[in-house]
Amino acid sequence: MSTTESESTATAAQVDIPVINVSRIDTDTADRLVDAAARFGFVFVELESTDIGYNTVQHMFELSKEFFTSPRAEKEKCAISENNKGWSSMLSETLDPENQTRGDFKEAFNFGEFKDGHAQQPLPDSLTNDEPALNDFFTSCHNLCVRLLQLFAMGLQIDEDAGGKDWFSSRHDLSGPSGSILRLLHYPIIPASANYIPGKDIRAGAHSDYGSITLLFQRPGQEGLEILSKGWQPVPVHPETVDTSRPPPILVNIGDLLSYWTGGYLKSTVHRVVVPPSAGLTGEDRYSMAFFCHPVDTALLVPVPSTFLQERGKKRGAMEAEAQGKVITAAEHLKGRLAATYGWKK
Ligand SMILES: O=C(O)CCC(=O)C(=O)O
Ligand SMILES: [Fe+2]
Repeated sequence: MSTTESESTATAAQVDIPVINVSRIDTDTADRLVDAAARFGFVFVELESTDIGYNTVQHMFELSKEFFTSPRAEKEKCAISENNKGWSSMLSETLDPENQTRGDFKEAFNFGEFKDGHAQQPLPDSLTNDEPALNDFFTSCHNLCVRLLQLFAMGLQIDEDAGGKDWFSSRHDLSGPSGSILRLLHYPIIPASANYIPGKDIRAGAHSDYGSITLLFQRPGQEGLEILSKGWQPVPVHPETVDTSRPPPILVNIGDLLSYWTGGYLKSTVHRVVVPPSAGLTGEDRYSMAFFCHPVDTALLVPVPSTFLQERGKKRGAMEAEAQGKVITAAEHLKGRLAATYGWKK
């Protein structure tokens, strides 16, 4: 993707991303989710309509802060490698290499799947005692994604004979390794010595996510996310219809893989994180958490068995690949995307 000069100024208007209660798995909820995903690629999900408690979210943000304030030498012991797990330092990741001269002004920590309650990667010293909480949160995020994938399958009217509402979720069943990642993110206040140039430097460069769906947890008062929808549009932490006395809803977005799978019908929308103009460079740090849900590595990205989609999706992505005899797996899809971001060999 590319970002032109004219796109770099956010307009005041905010996109009207719907806020959905997902406590019921029914066709009305499913249709509303699919409609939002096809129009914006983004949808808010009321936290109170999920099994994830606000106390749990708050606790996770506390753990995140503990990790990011720990000594650099401890973080370095868990530096990220080609398995996409561990700590990535300030400026080390460049999400929009065509348009950035410096890396993202953020640091992050990626957790891959847990097995029998245990991380399959070195945990930093600051978090070794918190393995059960991290494992529980990973599982809760995965379970919510399964619920959302069931709703998407219903809304796309996947053939009952082929698996109906379980067609996507059965391919995300944790039966084998997957690209799923829980990511803690920290965007510090930018010191004057960094010579940060707004419009040139950025907290997270323009990108789309790689997997099926992403859950994003944001903190009250820590804005900065923008989506590309007729220019850059700021996305609030609390949309207008959610009172600020309530927990921020979870922001859910479609990733490249699910967009590819649905022939582009569900949109993988480009987004980025800026220092919000209202905050100035001296504003608050931003903390966020993302759960990137992926199918199991071996899932074949064959066309989705849905007449609804065949009538609406474009003949590209999985549909085009099958016509050309080039069906790929979820792992192959992810490999190409990661190589581009980190400059790893393809
Ligand atoms: O921190 C955020 O709000 C967004 C992060 C993001 O888009 C990503 O890590 O893919
Ligand atoms: Fe993202």
